[in-house]
This record gives sequence, structure tokens and C-alpha cells, in this order.
Amino acid sequence: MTASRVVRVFTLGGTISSRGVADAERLTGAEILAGTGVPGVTVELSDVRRLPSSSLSFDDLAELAGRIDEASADASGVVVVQGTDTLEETAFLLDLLCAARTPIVLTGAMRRPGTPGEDGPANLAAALAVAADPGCRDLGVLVVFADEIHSARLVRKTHTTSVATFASPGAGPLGVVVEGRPRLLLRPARRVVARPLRLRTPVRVALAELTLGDRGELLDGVEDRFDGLVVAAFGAGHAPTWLVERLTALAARIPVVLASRTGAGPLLGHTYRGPGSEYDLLGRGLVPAGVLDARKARLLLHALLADGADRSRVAEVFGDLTGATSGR
Ligand SMILES: NC(=O)C[C@H](N)C(=O)O
Repeated sequence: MTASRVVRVFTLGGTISSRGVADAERLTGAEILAGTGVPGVTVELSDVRRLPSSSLSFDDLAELAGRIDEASADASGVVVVQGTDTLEETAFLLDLLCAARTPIVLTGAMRRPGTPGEDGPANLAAALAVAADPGCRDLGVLVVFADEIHSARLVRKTHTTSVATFASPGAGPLGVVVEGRPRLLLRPARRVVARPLRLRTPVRVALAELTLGDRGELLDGVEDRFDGLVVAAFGAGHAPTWLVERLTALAARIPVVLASRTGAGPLLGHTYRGPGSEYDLLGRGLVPAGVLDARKARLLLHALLADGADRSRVAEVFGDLTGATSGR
């Protein structure tokens, strides 16, 4: 008989814990997990927060990252149960902050407990199976939802209500869970950062999406209010010609990362060369987001600056993600 594997579960709240529509009607972790057993897996449970995921903070996640690393010393894996609204961001932030090599799996639900076809129990069971599987070590933080296994680096919430809301656009899931067993299709090449980052100092990083006819009013004074900026530009990294000087001036004051508002595909700086093209903007000191979408680029810039990175380190880390020439 094989020994049972221990999976440590941390709960933060979200729809999976919502008995009703009021915040006060949240279930405890034990209530969420009641009836969701996976053969051969022993669950150890900690209720950490009971919040809608839109109200989770960097401090909440930094504390959780410490607890995950501690728990990973003697558990086979970790499951974080939370709301889906910010799950694509919390997963990636934990990926940057955690040292653990055991599986760290985030999951939640789109349908409240007790509603027809509630998805919480199935998502939880699949997450526990992945967290307990030694074959899922060293994959970075994972999101398991609707029987798919996604990399924190690529996953996005793509639908307001669908139970199949999580997808990795342009890449697809790393694997699937079939009849309770994880099946990996791909392995990520390597970690985004070689060592875990620490949120040592408070920083502010803004994300500004460019839109048709944008005159850039939202960029006014950004350099005085924020320590860094991510611009979600058009297509493969394009801005209107009239914003080029403004973006150049901003990049001279604070790190400015150039990402795409499309939400998928790399930003490498290889296509157009005219004014406002990504080639032009990267030559003016903006840093390419590479394979990261704008939200994840914002989290990486935030974590790097909070860890004490200077501009050259920021350019180096993002440059490594692109394999392309990074900004000055
Ligand atoms: N499906 C969910 O969990 C959404 C919820 N509002 C949350 O993110 O907390």
C-alpha cells in the first residue's frame, strides 16, 4: 500500500466559497472541501482570507508566498483556492515569489456552491490530483480549471461567466486532467526569474492601454505618481506617432515596458520600423514585454522594482524573456 500524499490547501475566498451574493455568506475551507476527496491524498487546510479576489492585495500574496514555501517543505504539493477574477494575476505573482519546486496549483469556481452544475468540487478534485502528482513538479505555478492545466505565465480569464473561462491564448494548456489523472502535453522552458523575488519596498506600477484616437491624457504626470509603467500598445507594440515623444520622455524618467493589448503572442520588436512602431519605441528606451501579456508584465515590473532591481536589471530580465534586444 502506498503512503498517502499530503496536499496543503490555502483558501482565500471567491465564488467557490460564496453561499449567496453577500460577502458575509462565505463558506469555510472545511465546508468548501466537504465531500471532495481524492484517493491517496490527505488534505491539510488553512483558511487565509475570505475575500472576493478583486480585493486581494500584494501584501496578501507576499504573505501567502511565504506560507506556501514553508508548507512545501513537508507537503507533496499546494492548492490555493480563490476567486477567479484576479486568478491569472495572483498565479503569476506567486510564480515570481515562491521558491518551492513542488506543484503549486490555483483553482476556484464560476458557479456558486449549491447551484446547478456547480464546478467547484470538480475543479478542487482536479487541482488536488495535480498538486499530489510528482510529475507536476518544476512546472512553475499552475492553474487547474475545467480539467485543464495552465501555466501561470500564459493563463487568462477569457469569459465573464463560462465555466471554461481559463485559457492560454496562442499556446494552449500545458496538460489536461483525465478521469482524475494529470496528463502533461508540454513543459515550460524555464522559470521567468532564476531566483524568487521579494516585495521588499512598496512600489506603484501603472498599466495604460492605448485606444483609437488616444491623446495620452491618462499618461499625464505618470512619472511623478508611479515607479514604472506598462503600456498595452496596439498589435505587436505600436503607438500613434503623436505619442512617441511623450513615451520617450516617460522612459527617460521611469522604466516603461511595451506590451501588446492583444493579450497573446510575443512582442519582439521585429516587424515595423516607422515612428511609433515597436522597433522605434524599443530604440527609444522602452523595454519589450516579450512573451508576457500586459497584466503579467506589470506584475513582473512591480516585483522586480520592489525587489530592488535597477533599470539595467529590469531590461535584462525582460530581455531574457524575449530573446531580443532589450531597451536601453
Ligand atoms: N468566479 C469568481 O470567483 C468571481 C469572484 N467575483 C471572485 O473573483 O472572487
